[in-house]
Amino acid sequence: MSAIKYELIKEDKRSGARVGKIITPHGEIPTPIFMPVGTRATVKAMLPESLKEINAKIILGNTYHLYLRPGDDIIKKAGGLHKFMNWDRPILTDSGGFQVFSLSKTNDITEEGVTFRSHIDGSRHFISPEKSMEIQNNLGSDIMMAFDECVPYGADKKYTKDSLEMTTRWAKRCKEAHKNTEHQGLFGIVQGGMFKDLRKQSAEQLIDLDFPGYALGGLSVGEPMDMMFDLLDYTTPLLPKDKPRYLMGVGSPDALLEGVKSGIDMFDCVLQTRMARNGTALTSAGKVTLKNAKYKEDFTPLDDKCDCYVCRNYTKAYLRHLVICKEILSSMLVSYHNLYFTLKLMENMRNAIMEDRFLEFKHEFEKEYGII
Ligand SMILES: Nc1nc2cc3nc(NCCc4ccc(C(=O)O)cc4)[nH]c3cc2c(=O)[nH]1
Ligand SMILES: [Zn+2]
Repeated sequence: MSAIKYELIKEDKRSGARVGKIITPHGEIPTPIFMPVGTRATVKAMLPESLKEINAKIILGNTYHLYLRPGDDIIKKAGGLHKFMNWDRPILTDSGGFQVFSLSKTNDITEEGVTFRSHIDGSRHFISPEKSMEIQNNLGSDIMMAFDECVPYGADKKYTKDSLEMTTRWAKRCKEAHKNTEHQGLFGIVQGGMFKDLRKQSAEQLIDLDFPGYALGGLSVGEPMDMMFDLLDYTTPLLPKDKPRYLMGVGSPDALLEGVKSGIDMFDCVLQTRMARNGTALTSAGKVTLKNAKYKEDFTPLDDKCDCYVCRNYTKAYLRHLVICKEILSSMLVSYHNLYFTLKLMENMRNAIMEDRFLEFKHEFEKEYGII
């Protein structure tokens, strides 16, 4: 019996968009949903209470980072990641594959697993599918991700095919090594690079292994946006309708709208909080770069269409002042708004789908945001 269940509630008649709900041991998640990223057991500059205030339903943690620091053994001793970080709602943990390739200095990939040097102190480590499962079991996340190879953008077809076939073999090993199946669900990750026939092969092989949910990996890795959207449109409908679909590492408002239109249910991205720390806000009228001198005496809210705590209590002039002075509060307030804005966009998309006006909502948002 799986720890994760998905209920399809409503499908849009004119696109792949859909509303559903994911039931997990730590609570229910309305979909489509955006997951704030809490890489090292914290969503940067956000209190758990603030995350609840903005209605965050599920957050991400990272196997690679938590294995290196503080160590999954310590988090297990603390009673698991929920207890350690004081977050009692669902947590999804990425499996470490992507981070090993994108963060560590050197890595050697074999059928057995990946040997790499820590980006922190250069120490040597080895992660296999089994090791990734052990770490995620120790963390106690509600949704675990299979250990995969995220193929770099531009990899040739032979490499991509060999890699996706290894990722399938690794997924099988993950499923066999996964303990605690009644409390933690395990999602497979579709690879196949920029090749539609390989995406189909990867999806079919993983569907045969029967996971409670599926992610699209190997995207948002530097490919042109329209290439990602084209691959999304092709691959998403290949996945089972009765299981959640998760697009990893995505994304910006325009990508979220396209992903939902293709039938994606779950998203995560560090963009919202990373931009906030650089003083850039997402608003209904597009991006606002607060350092710009034009905001020096602008005593209007960040976004006059936003009803969040930040937009109700502070002005662009004040936020610009905090950013210029590199005050810690600037990261807190702009992160709060950027995450609220993104979670509100997902809620507005869910409502639009329920009322059969998703495509109209998408068009209106894109016009106001300046995408079209
Ligand atoms: N296990 C696994 N995890 C993944 C995580 C990903 N994350 C991305 N993209 C993130 C792109 C990204 C990176 C940084 C910023 C920023 O700093 O703003 C924004 C987006 N693509 C990804 C692909 C995979 C994948 O195949 N397998
Ligand atoms: Zn706001």
